[in-house]
Amino acid sequence: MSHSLQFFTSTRAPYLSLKKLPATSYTWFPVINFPTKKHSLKIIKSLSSDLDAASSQVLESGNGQTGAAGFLSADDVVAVPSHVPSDSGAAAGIDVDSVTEAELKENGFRSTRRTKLICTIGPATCGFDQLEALAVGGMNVARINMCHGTREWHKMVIERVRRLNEEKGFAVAIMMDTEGSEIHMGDLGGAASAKAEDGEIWTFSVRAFGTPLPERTINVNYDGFAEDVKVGDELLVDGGMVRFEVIEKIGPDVKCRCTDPGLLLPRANLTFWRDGSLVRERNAMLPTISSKDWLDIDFGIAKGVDFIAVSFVKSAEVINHLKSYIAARSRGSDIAVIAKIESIDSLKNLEEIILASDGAMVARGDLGAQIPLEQVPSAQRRIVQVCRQLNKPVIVASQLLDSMIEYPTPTRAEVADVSEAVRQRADALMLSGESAMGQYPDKALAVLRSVSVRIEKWWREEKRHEAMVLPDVGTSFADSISEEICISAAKMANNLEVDALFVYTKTGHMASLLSRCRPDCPIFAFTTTTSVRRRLNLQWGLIPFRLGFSDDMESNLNKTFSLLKARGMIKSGDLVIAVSDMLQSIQVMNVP
Ligand SMILES: Nc1ncnc2c1ncn2[C@@H]1O[C@H](COP(=O)(O)OP(=O)(O)O)[C@@H](O)[C@H]1O
Ligand SMILES: C=C(OP(=O)(O)O)C(=O)O
Ligand SMILES: [K+]
Ligand SMILES: [Mg+2]
Repeated sequence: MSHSLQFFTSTRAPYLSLKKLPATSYTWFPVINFPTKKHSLKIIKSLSSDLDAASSQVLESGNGQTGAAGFLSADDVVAVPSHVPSDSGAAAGIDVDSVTEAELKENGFRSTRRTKLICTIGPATCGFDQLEALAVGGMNVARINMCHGTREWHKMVIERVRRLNEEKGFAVAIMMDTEGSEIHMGDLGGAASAKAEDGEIWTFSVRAFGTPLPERTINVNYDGFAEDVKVGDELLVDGGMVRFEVIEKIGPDVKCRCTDPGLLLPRANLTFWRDGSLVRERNAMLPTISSKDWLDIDFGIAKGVDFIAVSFVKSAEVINHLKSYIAARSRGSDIAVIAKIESIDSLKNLEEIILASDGAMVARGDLGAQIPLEQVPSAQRRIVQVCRQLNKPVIVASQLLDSMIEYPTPTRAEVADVSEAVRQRADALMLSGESAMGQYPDKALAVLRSVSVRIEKWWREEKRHEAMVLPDVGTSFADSISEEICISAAKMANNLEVDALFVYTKTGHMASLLSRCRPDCPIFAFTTTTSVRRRLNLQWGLIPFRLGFSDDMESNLNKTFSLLKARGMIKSGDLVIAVSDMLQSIQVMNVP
């Protein structure tokens, strides 16, 4: 087996980064200390033996002094596949993924990305290698949308993500997104799309047809459709991508004339409008969680997904109901419930919904079909702000880089939109079609990554953060103490310009309180279980580690310092502030 690898130096050697990320992830291993050498371009080409074998030869030579292996010379740097322990002793004690580790080593603490990235998985990204490429590219959460694909397919994706985490040390969380009781078209009888031309008459019907469908006929999934619509109503496909006017009703069939031509896609969402407002007739009475959704939720609980995102939430009640359902069924495991804000009712009841949930999503796709488009940006701003105040993670979703479904580069307007979400300091950004079925999923993810890092750096340097009043969210005195500790620790971290905040947290709560303060430095969150570690991966600025620790903070700190030092992730003299949810104190110290 022969590998062709290329390396190039970055501004902060000693660690080199791979120019083109290959399918496997790597950690970096210097043969000797590099920084004394000139930072020149260095290329190792065509290693003629297996890479695993090459790395083990280097490792066997202890500190890798000169000439460890015949084809490596003193100042070469080799990439070690991340499943090969790069420092066997220390690797046992602490779990962090190789990409984060390499990023910390290469760029230093300050430059790590704070905004988390979610990718919707679909046909373009469901292969193991494709999932791995996304994880290497910075995916923190993989989303599966239950509107699409079969149960078998979802099961396969979940298993692949779990295997990726186990084999490669990632902590990619899984978010299951329910279908909800939305009205949508059928699957077009298997066609990838259908073109509706101006003036054409199409039939929308709740009847069951065989395949192929009769010409210009669309199935609708909601039985009450023909009763709810009236002649003269406007029918919007996907929030206005294609428009029709209802001209005649014949039993279960609704005849419509196309007024805005366009491409109809399988299972596209349908809304109808009368006199300029969204019509909410019997469809408004549909349950938020349909019977199909309950089956999907049972499946999600059985598979141990990390988040369930609930579509078209109208009130806090449904969230409370789902949370108690999950608590009764998945003892021990703790699935977080995310409320998707995508309807008029969810905006009306925003505070109570968010308070009941473990997080929220600004689902701009459907939201833009329910309220006038020009109101979407202010709704986004308000949702992000309320979530931050109530200490709930918030995701900005839909059409962030829509043009990248087809093109390898985003529009300037899309970059500006992503920048604004980062500037608002949302916890996470989400890709939908860009990663599910687009042509350039890795490039789209890379754009989110680079824009996030750039905007975060800019706002930190300019110190232009909007000061936000963070109300007391604790329900007990102990909670209030934790909050005060986090607010003070974050403020101290900014004023003292510390390198990192450390938080030791069993449930993750203390880490979320620190994240809420959006401090200038990254937050190393140490937690004892892999499930909490995955869940923390949705929250702004948290670098989650799994680490066994005790109630003795001094020994925890010593253990952490030695493990992280052995991995080259921190060094003597670094200034850190540590807090924990076991001991109500703030410690400021230099790494010994
Ligand atoms: N599991 C899947 N199988 C097939 N196609 C999918 C899947 N998930 C997503 N897609 C495709 O990606 C598009 C964008 O995904 P998403 O925004 O989650 O769904 P929707 O467009 O239904 O809101 C979908 O319209 C669909 O074409
Ligand atoms: C994220 C959204 O939901 P879905 O993709 O499931 O329609 C949205 O509507 O923006
Ligand atoms: K959905
Ligand atoms: Mg939606």
